[in-house]
Amino acid sequence: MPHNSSPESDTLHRRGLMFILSSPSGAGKTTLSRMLLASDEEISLSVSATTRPPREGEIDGKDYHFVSDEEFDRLVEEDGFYEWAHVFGRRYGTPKGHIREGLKRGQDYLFDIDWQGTQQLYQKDQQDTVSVFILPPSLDELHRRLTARALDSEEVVNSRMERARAEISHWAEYDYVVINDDVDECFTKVREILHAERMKRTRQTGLIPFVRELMG
Ligand SMILES: Nc1nc2c(ncn2[C@@H]2O[C@H](COP(=O)(O)OP(=O)(O)O)[C@@H](O)[C@H]2O)c(=O)[nH]1
Ligand SMILES: Nc1ncnc2c1ncn2[C@@H]1O[C@H](COP(=O)(O)OP(=O)(O)O)[C@@H](O)[C@H]1O
Repeated sequence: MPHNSSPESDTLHRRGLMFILSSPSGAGKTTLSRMLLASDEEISLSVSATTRPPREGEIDGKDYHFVSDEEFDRLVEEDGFYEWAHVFGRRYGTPKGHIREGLKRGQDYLFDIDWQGTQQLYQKDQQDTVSVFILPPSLDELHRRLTARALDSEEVVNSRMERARAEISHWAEYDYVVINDDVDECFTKVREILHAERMKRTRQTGLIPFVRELMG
């Protein structure tokens, strides 16, 4: 919800932020994203478009916009993406939508995107992005989780494990890194990062009139 801009209110107007969660497949991005979206009304999910087929339980328009290659090509040609990338042999992209207008209103957006998308968003809007990399406690645990999730074939699980090291190699490009061992502890840390970033002076645009009034 946009913030009340009156200085008397306890929530001054602020600029929204693009909160990015990346990790190797299986490390817990989706789980943490869902926990964040369920507990925080100021952030909404940036729903990506993808050419990969939906997994069991995934809802078109909620988890992803599941599109054909032709539709994805059209969006690229129309410059309809904020960013897009080839990931695991499929394509994924962030539709531009109304993100820029939302940021001005103080709306936060959650991005579950890979290192390629993160680089693109950072190059375009560095001041509005906050990036968090989630690491698994071990590769054995990562494999266990991918297998236990039981949403991908063994072939897909193996291909994602092969890519895990390549994904993890981008960890130092992120603002924050959190190891997802206990999911609740990890979630607490991710939420603390989000709360702190909301308090950054440069985002609290309502401070200027507030301090001016304070100073009299
Ligand atoms: N660049 C980019 N990557 C995305 C986007 N949406 C999802 N991804 C990434 O694509 C990869 C595969 O996502 P997915 O197929 O849902 O598998 P998961 O990682 O096991 O949840 C993950 O690294 C996601 O972060 C997007 O819009 N842009
Ligand atoms: N800290 C954790 N401990 C054990 N299992 C976890 C933890 N975090 C996530 N999981 C489980 O691991 C699997 C992969 O998590 P998911 O959120 O789908 O990962 P990603 O979106 O990064 O691919 C899911 O079955 C999820 O319930």
